[in-house]
Amino acid sequence: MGDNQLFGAGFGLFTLGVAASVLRKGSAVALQLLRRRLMTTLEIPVSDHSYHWVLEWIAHRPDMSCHFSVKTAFQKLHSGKISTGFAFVPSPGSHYMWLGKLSCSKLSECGKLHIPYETVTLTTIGRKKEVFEDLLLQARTFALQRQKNMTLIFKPMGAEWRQFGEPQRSRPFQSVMLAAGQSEKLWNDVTQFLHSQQWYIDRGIPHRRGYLLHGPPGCGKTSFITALAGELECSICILNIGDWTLSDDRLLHFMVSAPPQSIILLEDVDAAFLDRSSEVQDPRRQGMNMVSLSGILNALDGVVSSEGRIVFMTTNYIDRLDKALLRPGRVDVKELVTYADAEQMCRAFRHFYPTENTEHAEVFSSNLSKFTEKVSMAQIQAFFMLHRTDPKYASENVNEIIKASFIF
Ligand SMILES: Nc1ncnc2c1ncn2[C@@H]1O[C@H](COP(=O)(O)OP(=O)(O)OP(=O)(O)O)[C@@H](O)[C@H]1O
Repeated sequence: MGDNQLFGAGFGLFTLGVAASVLRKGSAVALQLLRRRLMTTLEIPVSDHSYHWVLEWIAHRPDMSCHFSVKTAFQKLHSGKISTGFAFVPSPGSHYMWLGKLSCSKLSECGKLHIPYETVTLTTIGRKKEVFEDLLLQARTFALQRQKNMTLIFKPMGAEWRQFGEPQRSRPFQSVMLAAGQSEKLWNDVTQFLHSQQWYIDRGIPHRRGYLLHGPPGCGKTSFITALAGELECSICILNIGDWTLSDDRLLHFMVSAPPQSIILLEDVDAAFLDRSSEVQDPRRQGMNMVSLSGILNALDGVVSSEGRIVFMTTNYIDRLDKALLRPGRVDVKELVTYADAEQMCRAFRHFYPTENTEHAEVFSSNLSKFTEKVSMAQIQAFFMLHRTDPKYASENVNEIIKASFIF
């Protein structure tokens, strides 16, 4: 009798357990079915442009949830002071927040390459995709307004272009002083290219243009490209050809997948023409797939390249480059960006000391031009920074530029 009761109780508990488990699984399946039938989901991967727009837009909504990550941003004010700002973005992890009819979850996970891969998933009740379209448009408008006068820098990370650091205040075009007429010549060429898409199509020519800026270090190659990007409201996608992790395949992939409205900058392009025999001795470089000449030529010729592609290449050693790279179609415009001439020195002085008498600028330029040693604009800039409050001293003691040999 006692045994029967024990058995009955045990059986009852077992049945309850099974029933609870069936119920749990059933409700999970039912919930999933309901979700599929009644809800629409949009997944935005980190590789997509709208990813950052959406996060920024959500973070600025008053009705967002209270689970944030902080992004500290530094900004240089006109006075030279650094101001710090904190931006809040929805934190990684599986959490939810409500935006009217929408919920949003942000997940972060590491792939095989240990590079964080994030997605934002937006879910809405109903089956109307328009809700997402509307949200994406709002997020885009919001982000573009905030990015006005800012230049975005992208660098390769894993298999994608990722935004590098905070958007930078666009460098004023006039603040880069190349030889007389050089900036204007490059500007006219780039803008004419951008406005002549139909011309290229009509003639069956791929709508792309390559520029090579060559010359000694510190003379303004990178600064000019940065200022140009700001003026054109483009972002800059930087690829360092000397990067050990950049293989031919990766270079091609990055060239064809650069974000729209961006300038591709191939830095130190001569690195693809190094004598590899010495590198093989270096144990750190063994097994690394560095970019080869054919790799770089293929990437520039890429059949699938985005329309209106602008590639800027820089090098300090043009003589190391192969003729095959320099042919039109790969490099259409070559410009030597070299040491400062007298007119540039004068312009630089007036730019740094705008309220100063132009006489001092001329004294500075004529004193500096007397030296046989050539100086770069980077050296001049460093000298001005040292004597920012004493332009007269700067104009009369130019020999200190040579003596101190400011090297950038
Ligand atoms: N022509 C110029 N006009 C204004 N500033 C300049 C100029 N050239 C150089 N500078 C200043 O010097 C610094 C270095 O310049 P930049 O990086 O553009 O030189 P670069 O020619 O690209 O050098 P590298 O070949 O080493 O990459 C920057 O801070 C920039 O402001």
